[in-house]
Amino acid sequence: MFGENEKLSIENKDGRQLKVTEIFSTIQGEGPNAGRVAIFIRLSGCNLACSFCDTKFDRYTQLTIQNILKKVLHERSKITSFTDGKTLPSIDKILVVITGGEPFRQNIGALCEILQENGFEVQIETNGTLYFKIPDNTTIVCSPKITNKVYHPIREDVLQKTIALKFIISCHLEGYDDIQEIGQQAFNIPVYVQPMDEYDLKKNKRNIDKTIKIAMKHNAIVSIQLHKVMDIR
Ligand SMILES: Nc1nc2[nH]cc(C(=O)O)c2c(=O)[nH]1
Ligand code: SF4
Ligand SMILES: [Mg+2]
Repeated sequence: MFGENEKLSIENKDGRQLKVTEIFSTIQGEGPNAGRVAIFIRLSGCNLACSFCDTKFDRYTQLTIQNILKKVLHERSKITSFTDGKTLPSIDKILVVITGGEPFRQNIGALCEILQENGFEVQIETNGTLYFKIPDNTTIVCSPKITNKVYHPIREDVLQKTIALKFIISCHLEGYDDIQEIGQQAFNIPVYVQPMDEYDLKKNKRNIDKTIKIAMKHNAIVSIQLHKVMDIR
Protein backbone atom coordinates (compact mmCIF):
# COMPACT_ATOMS: atom_id res chain seq x y z
CA MET A 1 0.00 0.00 0.00
CA PHE A 2 1.17 3.59 -0.79
CA GLY A 3 4.35 2.28 -2.42
CA GLU A 4 5.59 0.68 0.78
CA ASN A 5 5.45 -2.92 -0.51
CA GLU A 6 8.51 -4.87 -1.52
CA LYS A 7 8.68 -5.25 -5.33
CA LEU A 8 8.43 -8.97 -6.04
CA SER A 9 9.31 -10.72 -9.30
CA ILE A 10 7.45 -13.40 -11.19
CA GLU A 11 7.05 -16.90 -9.64
CA ASN A 12 7.50 -19.29 -12.50
CA LYS A 13 5.80 -22.41 -11.10
CA ASP A 14 3.07 -24.76 -12.38
CA GLY A 15 0.27 -22.76 -10.75
CA ARG A 16 -1.21 -25.68 -8.75
CA GLN A 17 -0.61 -23.59 -5.59
CA LEU A 18 -0.89 -19.83 -5.27
CA LYS A 19 -0.20 -17.19 -2.63
CA VAL A 20 -3.62 -15.78 -1.76
CA THR A 21 -4.29 -12.67 0.37
CA GLU A 22 -8.10 -12.84 0.52
CA ILE A 23 -11.22 -14.29 -1.13
CA PHE A 24 -14.50 -12.40 -0.67
CA SER A 25 -17.77 -11.64 -2.40
CA THR A 26 -18.63 -8.04 -3.19
CA ILE A 27 -19.74 -5.76 -6.02
CA GLN A 28 -17.16 -5.17 -8.75
CA GLY A 29 -16.49 -1.46 -8.21
CA GLU A 30 -14.48 -0.52 -11.28
CA GLY A 31 -14.37 -0.68 -15.07
CA PRO A 32 -16.67 -2.43 -17.55
CA ASN A 33 -18.07 -4.93 -14.99
CA ALA A 34 -18.80 -2.27 -12.34
CA GLY A 35 -22.02 -3.01 -10.47
CA ARG A 36 -21.86 -6.78 -10.99
CA VAL A 37 -21.89 -9.22 -8.12
CA ALA A 38 -18.40 -10.69 -8.01
CA ILE A 39 -16.19 -13.03 -6.04
CA PHE A 40 -12.72 -11.53 -5.65
CA ILE A 41 -9.53 -13.55 -5.37
CA ARG A 42 -6.74 -11.21 -4.28
CA LEU A 43 -3.29 -12.67 -4.93
CA SER A 44 -0.27 -11.58 -2.94
CA GLY A 45 2.61 -9.34 -4.04
CA CYS A 46 3.28 -6.91 -6.87
CA ASN A 47 6.19 -6.20 -9.21
CA LEU A 48 5.50 -2.45 -8.92
CA ALA A 49 5.20 -0.19 -5.87
CA CYS A 50 2.89 2.69 -6.86
CA SER A 51 2.84 5.60 -4.41
CA PHE A 52 -0.98 5.75 -4.72
CA CYS A 53 -1.63 2.01 -4.24
CA ASP A 54 -4.80 1.54 -2.13
CA THR A 55 -4.40 -2.18 -1.44
CA LYS A 56 -2.77 -4.37 1.19
CA PHE A 57 -1.47 -7.56 -0.39
CA ASP A 58 1.67 -8.54 1.55
CA ARG A 59 0.02 -11.12 3.81
CA TYR A 60 -0.79 -14.48 2.21
CA THR A 61 -1.73 -18.10 2.64
CA GLN A 62 -0.42 -20.65 0.17
CA LEU A 63 -3.46 -22.49 -1.22
CA THR A 64 -3.93 -25.24 -3.79
CA ILE A 65 -6.24 -24.24 -6.63
CA GLN A 66 -8.69 -26.93 -5.40
CA ASN A 67 -8.85 -25.13 -2.04
CA ILE A 68 -9.26 -21.76 -3.76
CA LEU A 69 -12.16 -23.26 -5.75
CA LYS A 70 -13.73 -24.56 -2.51
CA LYS A 71 -13.62 -21.07 -0.99
CA VAL A 72 -15.04 -19.53 -4.18
CA LEU A 73 -17.87 -22.10 -4.20
CA HIS A 74 -18.55 -21.24 -0.55
CA GLU A 75 -18.83 -17.53 -1.50
CA ARG A 76 -21.17 -18.51 -4.35
CA SER A 77 -23.37 -20.48 -1.98
CA LYS A 78 -23.74 -17.31 0.15
CA ILE A 79 -24.68 -15.23 -2.92
CA THR A 80 -27.26 -17.72 -4.18
CA SER A 81 -28.58 -18.87 -0.78
CA PHE A 82 -31.80 -16.84 -1.22
CA THR A 83 -32.60 -18.42 -4.56
CA ASP A 84 -31.94 -22.14 -4.06
CA GLY A 85 -28.90 -21.78 -6.28
CA LYS A 86 -30.86 -20.27 -9.16
CA THR A 87 -29.86 -16.73 -10.17
CA LEU A 88 -31.83 -14.31 -12.33
CA PRO A 89 -31.64 -15.05 -16.05
CA SER A 90 -29.87 -11.70 -16.57
CA ILE A 91 -26.94 -13.05 -14.54
CA ASP A 92 -25.71 -15.73 -16.86
CA LYS A 93 -22.59 -16.60 -14.90
CA ILE A 94 -21.21 -15.33 -11.63
CA LEU A 95 -18.09 -13.23 -12.09
CA VAL A 96 -14.81 -14.12 -10.43
CA VAL A 97 -12.26 -11.29 -10.43
CA ILE A 98 -8.61 -12.22 -9.95
CA THR A 99 -6.66 -9.21 -8.70
CA GLY A 100 -3.75 -8.33 -6.44
CA GLY A 101 -1.19 -7.00 -6.07
CA GLU A 102 -0.32 -8.16 -9.56
CA PRO A 103 -2.09 -11.46 -10.34
CA PHE A 104 0.19 -12.28 -13.31
CA ARG A 105 3.14 -12.44 -10.89
CA GLN A 106 1.97 -16.04 -10.41
CA ASN A 107 0.92 -18.67 -12.96
CA ILE A 108 -2.88 -18.29 -12.88
CA GLY A 109 -3.64 -20.35 -16.00
CA ALA A 110 -4.77 -23.49 -14.14
CA LEU A 111 -6.86 -21.45 -11.68
CA CYS A 112 -8.70 -19.69 -14.54
CA GLU A 113 -9.36 -23.08 -16.14
CA ILE A 114 -10.77 -24.75 -13.02
CA LEU A 115 -13.00 -21.71 -12.33
CA GLN A 116 -14.37 -21.77 -15.86
CA GLU A 117 -14.97 -25.53 -15.68
CA ASN A 118 -17.11 -24.78 -12.62
CA GLY A 119 -19.28 -22.29 -14.50
CA PHE A 120 -17.69 -18.97 -13.51
CA GLU A 121 -16.84 -16.04 -15.75
CA VAL A 122 -13.25 -14.99 -15.04
CA GLN A 123 -11.88 -11.45 -15.31
CA ILE A 124 -8.36 -10.38 -14.38
CA GLU A 125 -7.22 -6.96 -13.13
CA THR A 126 -3.59 -6.34 -14.15
CA ASN A 127 -1.03 -3.55 -14.54
CA GLY A 128 -0.15 -5.04 -17.94
CA THR A 129 3.56 -5.69 -17.37
CA LEU A 130 3.47 -9.46 -16.64
CA TYR A 131 1.66 -12.39 -18.28
CA PHE A 132 1.05 -16.13 -18.01
CA LYS A 133 -0.97 -18.11 -20.56
CA ILE A 134 -4.67 -18.11 -19.66
CA PRO A 135 -7.69 -19.81 -21.32
CA ASP A 136 -9.20 -18.01 -24.34
CA ASN A 137 -12.44 -16.84 -22.74
CA THR A 138 -10.72 -15.18 -19.77
CA THR A 139 -10.95 -11.39 -19.98
CA ILE A 140 -8.45 -8.77 -18.84
CA VAL A 141 -9.01 -5.24 -17.57
CA CYS A 142 -5.65 -3.53 -17.77
CA SER A 143 -4.72 -0.47 -15.72
CA PRO A 144 -1.27 0.64 -16.86
CA LYS A 145 0.84 2.47 -14.29
CA ILE A 146 3.37 5.27 -14.04
CA THR A 147 5.89 5.07 -11.20
CA ASN A 148 8.63 7.71 -10.64
CA LYS A 149 7.51 9.41 -13.89
CA VAL A 150 8.17 6.18 -15.86
CA TYR A 151 5.29 4.73 -17.89
CA HIS A 152 5.16 0.93 -17.82
CA PRO A 153 3.89 -0.14 -21.26
CA ILE A 154 1.32 -2.90 -21.68
CA ARG A 155 2.62 -6.18 -23.05
CA GLU A 156 1.32 -7.25 -26.45
CA ASP A 157 0.10 -10.65 -25.10
CA VAL A 158 -1.88 -8.85 -22.37
CA LEU A 159 -3.40 -6.44 -24.91
CA GLN A 160 -4.69 -9.38 -26.99
CA LYS A 161 -7.12 -10.34 -24.19
CA THR A 162 -7.78 -6.84 -22.83
CA ILE A 163 -11.46 -5.82 -22.96
CA ALA A 164 -10.90 -2.43 -21.30
CA LEU A 165 -8.09 -0.05 -20.40
CA LYS A 166 -8.42 1.82 -17.11
CA PHE A 167 -6.32 4.93 -16.55
CA ILE A 168 -6.08 6.31 -13.02
CA ILE A 169 -6.15 10.10 -13.22
CA SER A 170 -4.41 12.46 -10.77
CA CYS A 171 -3.54 16.17 -10.76
CA HIS A 172 -0.79 15.59 -8.26
CA LEU A 173 1.48 12.99 -9.78
CA GLU A 174 3.81 13.81 -12.63
CA GLY A 175 3.23 11.66 -15.66
CA TYR A 176 -0.54 11.71 -15.25
CA ASP A 177 -1.02 14.81 -17.40
CA ASP A 178 -3.25 12.98 -19.85
CA ILE A 179 -4.19 9.41 -20.75
CA GLN A 180 -1.69 7.49 -22.80
CA GLU A 181 -3.26 6.12 -25.93
CA ILE A 182 -1.06 3.06 -26.16
CA GLY A 183 -3.08 0.14 -27.44
CA GLN A 184 -6.18 2.16 -28.07
CA GLN A 185 -5.92 2.64 -31.82
CA ALA A 186 -4.25 -0.66 -32.66
CA PHE A 187 -6.62 -2.80 -30.61
CA ASN A 188 -9.72 -0.60 -30.47
CA ILE A 189 -10.14 -1.19 -26.73
CA PRO A 190 -12.63 0.91 -24.70
CA VAL A 191 -10.86 3.40 -22.42
CA TYR A 192 -12.02 4.06 -18.85
CA VAL A 193 -10.73 6.99 -16.80
CA GLN A 194 -10.93 6.73 -13.02
CA PRO A 195 -10.08 9.52 -10.57
CA MET A 196 -7.25 8.54 -8.25
CA ASP A 197 -8.26 8.27 -4.59
CA GLU A 198 -5.65 10.28 -2.69
CA TYR A 199 -7.52 10.07 0.64
CA ASP A 200 -7.88 13.87 0.66
CA LEU A 201 -11.22 15.52 -0.22
CA LYS A 202 -9.69 18.55 -1.98
CA LYS A 203 -7.24 16.50 -4.02
CA ASN A 204 -9.98 14.00 -4.92
CA LYS A 205 -12.24 16.81 -6.14
CA ARG A 206 -9.46 18.09 -8.43
CA ASN A 207 -8.87 14.54 -9.69
CA ILE A 208 -12.59 14.17 -10.51
CA ASP A 209 -12.59 17.49 -12.42
CA LYS A 210 -9.55 16.41 -14.41
CA THR A 211 -11.07 12.97 -15.10
CA ILE A 212 -14.19 14.61 -16.54
CA LYS A 213 -12.08 16.90 -18.77
CA ILE A 214 -10.10 13.95 -20.11
CA ALA A 215 -13.28 11.91 -20.65
CA MET A 216 -14.79 14.78 -22.64
CA LYS A 217 -11.62 15.25 -24.70
CA HIS A 218 -11.17 11.56 -25.60
CA ASN A 219 -14.76 10.32 -25.37
CA ALA A 220 -13.55 7.98 -22.62
CA ILE A 221 -15.83 6.32 -20.04
CA VAL A 222 -15.69 7.53 -16.41
CA SER A 223 -15.21 4.82 -13.76
CA ILE A 224 -15.89 5.72 -10.12
CA GLN A 225 -14.79 3.27 -7.42
CA LEU A 226 -18.34 2.16 -6.56
CA HIS A 227 -17.23 -0.01 -3.61
CA LYS A 228 -15.77 3.07 -1.91
CA VAL A 229 -19.00 5.03 -2.49
CA MET A 230 -20.90 2.12 -0.91
CA ASP A 231 -18.25 1.63 1.82
CA ILE A 232 -17.83 -2.06 1.09
CA ARG A 233 -14.77 -4.16 0.18
N1 LIG B 1 -15.24 -3.94 -4.93
C1 LIG B 1 -14.03 -3.87 -5.46
N2 LIG B 1 -13.90 -3.71 -6.79
C2 LIG B 1 -12.64 -3.68 -7.32
N3 LIG B 1 -12.28 -3.59 -8.62
C3 LIG B 1 -10.94 -3.68 -8.71
C4 LIG B 1 -10.42 -3.81 -7.43
C5 LIG B 1 -8.98 -4.09 -7.18
O1 LIG B 1 -8.52 -3.95 -6.05
O2 LIG B 1 -8.30 -4.51 -8.12
C6 LIG B 1 -11.49 -3.80 -6.52
C7 LIG B 1 -11.66 -3.92 -5.10
O3 LIG B 1 -10.71 -3.96 -4.29
N4 LIG B 1 -12.95 -3.97 -4.63
S1 SF4 C 1 0.37 -2.06 -9.81
FE1 SF4 C 1 -1.57 -1.95 -8.66
S2 SF4 C 1 -1.31 -3.40 -6.94
FE2 SF4 C 1 0.75 -3.01 -7.78
S3 SF4 C 1 1.56 -1.36 -6.49
FE3 SF4 C 1 0.62 -0.40 -8.33
S4 SF4 C 1 -1.50 0.08 -7.70
FE4 SF4 C 1 -0.68 -1.40 -6.19
MG1 LIG D 1 -9.00 -2.41 -4.65
